[in-house]
This record gives sequence, C-alpha cells and structure tokens, in this order.
Amino acid sequence: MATSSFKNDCAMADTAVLLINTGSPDAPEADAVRRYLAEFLSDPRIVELPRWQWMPILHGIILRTRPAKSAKRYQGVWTDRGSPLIVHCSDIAQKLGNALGGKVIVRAAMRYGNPSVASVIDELCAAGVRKILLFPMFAQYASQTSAACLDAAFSHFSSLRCIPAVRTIRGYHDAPEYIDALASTVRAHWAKAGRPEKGRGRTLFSFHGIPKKSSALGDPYEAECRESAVLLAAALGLEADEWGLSFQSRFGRDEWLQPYTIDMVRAWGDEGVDRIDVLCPGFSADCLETIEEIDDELRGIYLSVHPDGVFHYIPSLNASNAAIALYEAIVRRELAGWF
Ligand SMILES: C=CC1=C(C)c2cc3[nH]c(cc4nc(cc5[nH]c(cc1n2)c(C)c5CCC(=O)O)C(CCC(=O)O)=C4C)c(C)c3C=C
Ligand SMILES: [Fe+2]
Ligand SMILES: [Fe+2]
Repeated sequence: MATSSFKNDCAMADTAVLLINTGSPDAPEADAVRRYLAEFLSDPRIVELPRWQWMPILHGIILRTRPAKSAKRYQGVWTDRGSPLIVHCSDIAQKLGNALGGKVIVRAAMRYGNPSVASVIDELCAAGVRKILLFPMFAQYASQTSAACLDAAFSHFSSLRCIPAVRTIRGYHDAPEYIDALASTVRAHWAKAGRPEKGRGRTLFSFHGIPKKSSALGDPYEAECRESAVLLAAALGLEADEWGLSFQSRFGRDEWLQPYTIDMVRAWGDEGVDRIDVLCPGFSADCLETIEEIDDELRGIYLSVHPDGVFHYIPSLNASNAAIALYEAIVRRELAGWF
C-alpha cells in the first residue's frame, strides 16, 4: 500500500508527529494475512519464547493454519477504503494535522504491514523534517505494542546516516483528556440508548490481554488498564456493581491476564444481567479485535446464554472530535519548545 504524498501540506514544517499503530494485512486474503502474521509473530516483543522453540511452531503450524481463518475474519470487517484500523488512523492523522494548524506534519504508520514505519520516516526526512514525535497509539504501555512501535522507528534510525531529533510518547492511561474523551463517548452512547439501569444492566471495559508471564516480568500494562478503568468509572459515576473490567483476544495456550472477556460476559448472562454495554478503552481505533471479536462474536455469546438480553458495543474513539482534542492536547504538551 502506498503511503500518502506530502504535496501541498506543511511545505515549511520541519516537525512531524508519527502516529504508530499495530497494523493490518494489505488485503483480507490468506497470502497477505500470512505475510502480515509472519512479520507480526516473528517479533520477539510479541512472542517471548526462545527463537529455536518458537520459529518451528510459527512456520510449521501457525502460518499454515491461521492465515485462512484470520482472512475470513478480516473479510467480515474490511471496508471500501481498506482495513478499518488503517482507515481510522489515517483519518486521525489528517484531522490532527488540521487541528494543529498545519504547523506540524502528522502521519500514521503501522508497526507490521503498510504503510511501514521505515517508509513513512523516509518520506518525512525527504520532505525536510528534522524533528519527530513518535506517538504509539496505545494509552496503556505494553512492551508488545508501545515498545514494539518504538523499536521499529529506532531500528530504522540505526540504518540512517542523518537521524532527526526524536521525542517519544510512552502512554497516557491516566491523562485527564483521555479519561474525558472516553467518558464523553460513553455519555454520547447513553444519550441515544439510555443509561443501563442499576441492578439490571452493566458496563464492561474490555482491554486487549497480554500473557500473564509478561506482566510478571514487569510490564506495567495490567496496572495501567486497571487505573484507566477506575478513573473512567469514577468520571461516569458508575458504582462498583455497575461495571467490570476484563481482557480479550487471548492468543495461544499460555495463561493471559484475567478475567477473560468471554468468561465475564457468559457469567453476567448466566446471572441474568439484562443489558451489557461494552467499551474497549485500550483500542484507539476500531479494528478486527473490536468489530469482529466484540461487536459480533461476543454479542453472539451473550445472546446465546441470555437470548432476551440487550448488548451494546460502544465504538472506540476513532477520529471523533473527542479523540482529536485528546491527541492535540498530548501533542501540544509533548512538542513544547519545538513549535
Ligand atoms: C490494544 C493493545 C494490544 C495489545 C496489548 C496486543 C497484544 C498482543 N496481540 C497479539 C496477537 C495478535 N494481535 C493481532 C491484531 C491486533 N492486536 C491489536 C492490539 C493489541 N495487541 C490490534 C490493534 C490489532 C490489529 C487488528 C486489525 O484490525 O488489523 C493479531 C492479528 C489478527 C489475528 O490473526 O488475530 C494477532 C495474531 C499478541 C500475541 C499480543 C501479546 C503478546
Ligand atoms: Fe493484538
Ligand atoms: Fe485477536
């Protein structure tokens, strides 16, 4: 996939913001998904097993079986403009650039797949950029996401003779603007669907999981997810029996952070909770893991245990006004002295 050109915008800007997200395959087809998963799952940040142990499993089993299944899932969420994740991220980049008054170039790049971090950095440098703010789009720091995104940039810098001045964003899980943005998304949803009735309905904050072992090795991700959820519940005035936190998207057989989203929703359905509203606060943009796994698969699981129940998926921040205000506040703070 080609990266966007720099014509007409910010001809004079020597400062750029590079938004980085995980990435998607180039197409919802098995071959493209295989290439993407090969890059993704070969990253030692993602699977921390010794290479001699992991590579035979990856190439001998996973890359033979998963691409076709994942391709089908991607086909279900693909849009006319491509992968929802990439579409949302490029919309965010464009709107954030406008909000910053064109004084800073804003681009989106993907850690795995395209547009690659290396190609976008090359374009920025060729356009005269000398200062870059690297902005992984993950509020809660995880080595598998935030650090992996930064690795891609630093690894590319190591191949360049002239590197730009660099600043990085580590996370923003407790930033008031982040909590406000999420709270306003939930309130906008309540304005349309009504607030879940205490005693009958509950709100679930579902975060992407990571292996329990990574947490034990010192990853602050779990603690940051819990803090974000507590702050958000307080901002929304939700009492302890009105909300829950869970972890989704488990991959492989190891134990991941718990409770698992599927178990939580099944248990709530069995308990007779009549309405469940799910928000995925750790996803800056809707993607396979929210649209297919939550809005489709999880909805089906809940309705299978509680057929009369009501299930709402609350969309991610995406390129909403609340999201742009959040990113603008963070960027202005982090670029102090640069523009
Ligand atoms: C939001 C934070 C995320 C964390 C933490 C995370 C950890 C993590 N992910 C995998 C494995 C896969 N993730 C995949 C896709 C994917 N994951 C995130 C976010 C987090 N991952 C995003 C935004 C996406 C992109 C989805 C899209 O729409 O393209 C995939 C590929 C899809 C699939 O085949 O399921 C895999 C595989 C691990 C192993 C991990 C932590 C160790
Ligand atoms: Fe993931
Ligand atoms: Fe997944």
